[in-house]
Amino acid sequence: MANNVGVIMGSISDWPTMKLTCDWLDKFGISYEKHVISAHRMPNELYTYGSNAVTKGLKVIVAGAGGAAHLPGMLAANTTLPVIGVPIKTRTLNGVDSLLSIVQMPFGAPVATVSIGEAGAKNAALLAIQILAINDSKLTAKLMAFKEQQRQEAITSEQQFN
Ligand SMILES: Nc1c(C(=O)O)ncn1[C@@H]1O[C@H](COP(=O)(O)O)[C@@H](O)[C@H]1O
Repeated sequence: MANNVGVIMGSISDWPTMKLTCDWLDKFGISYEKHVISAHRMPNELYTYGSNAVTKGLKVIVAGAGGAAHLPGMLAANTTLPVIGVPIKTRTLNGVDSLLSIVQMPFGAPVATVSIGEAGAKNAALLAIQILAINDSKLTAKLMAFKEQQRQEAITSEQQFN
């Protein structure tokens, strides 16, 4: 069986953030593969991965990169799959560099960009799951249960607050 999601990062140093994407895919029982493939350092491998992504059966790609983060955009350039970009938080510019590199795609190669860092990495997983759930009623039910749990936790915190 093919994996549903490809989780790609520009460097192994991105793993502490991208692990959160994988953790949330695990919580929803989504199959995924994870790879370090840098557009800058491994351009041939990146082209091959993007070009083969559809035929190998992937449905969504989540790509995290920091700084001059061209990886999500270059994947989007080489596949018709939806690509979700995760801007990794950087020490020099707090990830604003990553965010702007990923979000400002020219027309024709969109990247669905989430917020910088850990919350973005987790939301990337949820967004990938929501895309997969379009044709999967069991997954939709799991997402609804997740939202209800979130609602209950928020209500409880409000009650404890007052
Ligand atoms: N932005 C990119 C790309 C790319 O876009 O192809 N390849 C690596 N990187 C980023 O460089 C940062 C530092 O990487 P190192 O820690 O390996 O020096 C990482 O956040 C990575 O995503």
